[in-house]
Amino acid sequence: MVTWNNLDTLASFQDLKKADRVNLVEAMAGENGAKRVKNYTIPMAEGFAFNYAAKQVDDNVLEALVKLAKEAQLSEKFKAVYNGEVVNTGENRRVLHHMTRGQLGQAVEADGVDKRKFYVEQQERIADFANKVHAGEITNAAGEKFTTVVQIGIGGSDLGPRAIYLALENWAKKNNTFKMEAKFISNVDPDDAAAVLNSIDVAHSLFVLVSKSGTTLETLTNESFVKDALKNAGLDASKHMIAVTSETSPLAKSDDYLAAFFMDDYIGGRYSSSSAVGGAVLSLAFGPEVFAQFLEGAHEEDKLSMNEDVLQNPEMLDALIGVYERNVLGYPATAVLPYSQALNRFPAHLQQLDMESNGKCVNRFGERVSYPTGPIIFGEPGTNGQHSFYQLLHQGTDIVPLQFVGFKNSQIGTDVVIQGSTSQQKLCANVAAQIVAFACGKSDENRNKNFEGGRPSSIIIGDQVTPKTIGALLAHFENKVMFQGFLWNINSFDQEGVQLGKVLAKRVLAHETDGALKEFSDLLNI
Ligand SMILES: O=P(O)(O)OC[C@H]1O[C@](O)(CO)[C@@H](O)[C@@H]1O
Repeated sequence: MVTWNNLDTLASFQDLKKADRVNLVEAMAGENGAKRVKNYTIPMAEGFAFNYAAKQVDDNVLEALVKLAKEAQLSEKFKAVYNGEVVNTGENRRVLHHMTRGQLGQAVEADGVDKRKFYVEQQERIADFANKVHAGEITNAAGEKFTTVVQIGIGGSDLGPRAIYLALENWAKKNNTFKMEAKFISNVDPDDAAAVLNSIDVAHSLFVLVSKSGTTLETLTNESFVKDALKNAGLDASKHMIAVTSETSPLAKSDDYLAAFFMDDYIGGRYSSSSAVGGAVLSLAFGPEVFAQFLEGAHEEDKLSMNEDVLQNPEMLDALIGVYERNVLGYPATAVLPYSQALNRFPAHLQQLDMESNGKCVNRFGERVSYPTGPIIFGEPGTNGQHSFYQLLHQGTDIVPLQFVGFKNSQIGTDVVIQGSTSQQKLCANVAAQIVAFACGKSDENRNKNFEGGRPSSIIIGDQVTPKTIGALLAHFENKVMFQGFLWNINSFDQEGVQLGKVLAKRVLAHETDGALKEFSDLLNI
């Protein structure tokens, strides 16, 4: 049995607060710093390593974090998740996204079906459909092959699949598994749909309407936008559109689609990349085998999250250090900084994953918590970020913990040697330099040129962005966020905070406004 307690009621948390603070500038200097880099590292799946040498921890703090993990029952709570207990108490739902990529615990039967079987069945149906599209067995009305796939969806029905598509596009081209170009329409801004429609050949495009609820205003509006465009081009929309939704949604039984693939209520939107939500577009774009490799990578990382040895569990330790930074050291934000152009949109996905999951001020029982929860998440790929917001990170008044991700090899392989080094070497040199610059700083008599240092970071280092590694990386962050939610005793799997704005927007559109809402509606000419 697990017990859900607030972080500040745990004795081990009070002990953690008493642990001596680590002076990172001193800890990372000289031979001691070198030793930390060698020792403070945990192997991850698919050749990754999580290195936390430049975090503000030492053996003493780590010991306190291990005790906190035990008292907060992090392993037991993860077990409750993958064994199908109703841990999303706000919505009275199980949380089964791990099961879309493998079986970690016991079989879970819900709604009269074995859930693992259900997810695999959907994957097989998608694989079959994608193979038929690629083989020209499913075509447009003129019998011609579809060349482009366009996903229509928003939030979790957009960000994860889009980030993964972009991460693998060049890899797939290089490895001859690129089947169809993918585009994405998400924003209700008409310029989003119009620009995508202007950039494609609609007659050879297959649209994937993705909405778990089947009720999201932006997605349904964009569906109509696209259907209009298809009609105007003299095409039958139902021959160009498939749906990915939950079996209980209004879209599930519609005849408007060529095919429908399902997830269910136990897969949260932001955790849905490994379900049919990511499966459809990624299998169409790169082939089902590539999607299967992505799932394999995610499953391998999930298995590591089960490790009860905290110091060998990368997700658990990452989560614990993050809570230490937030609740003991008082840092307000975390920057995610992938040194890889392929991970261009990964920070945007992590923003939803983390902030929609852990941006809560009440605990699992609806009581106000008296400690900070989820940090502000932001990020950009390096080295672009260096020439943008790193000034504040190095010399600003706030300390922002950093989460670097780096790869030894590029994806495309085309490179150039300038002044004795390749571009890839320059990229990697920058990330190494940044870690040390942030941690150690540099004294200068000129205050303006002085770097105080003491700015903590971790780095996940891998070989290359591939389907397996992107799967492992995604699972790492999903599980980190989950463990942090356990520590804060909040429900990371609902998102009531997005409702109020939706309700008020509906009132504006129905002209049922008064006060400030009416004034703003008038100012915006609605
Ligand atoms: O897939 P749906 O139901 O259209 O929802 C889209 C997104 O809207 C939200 O419910 C709220 O923003 C997200 O959690 C979700 O990912």
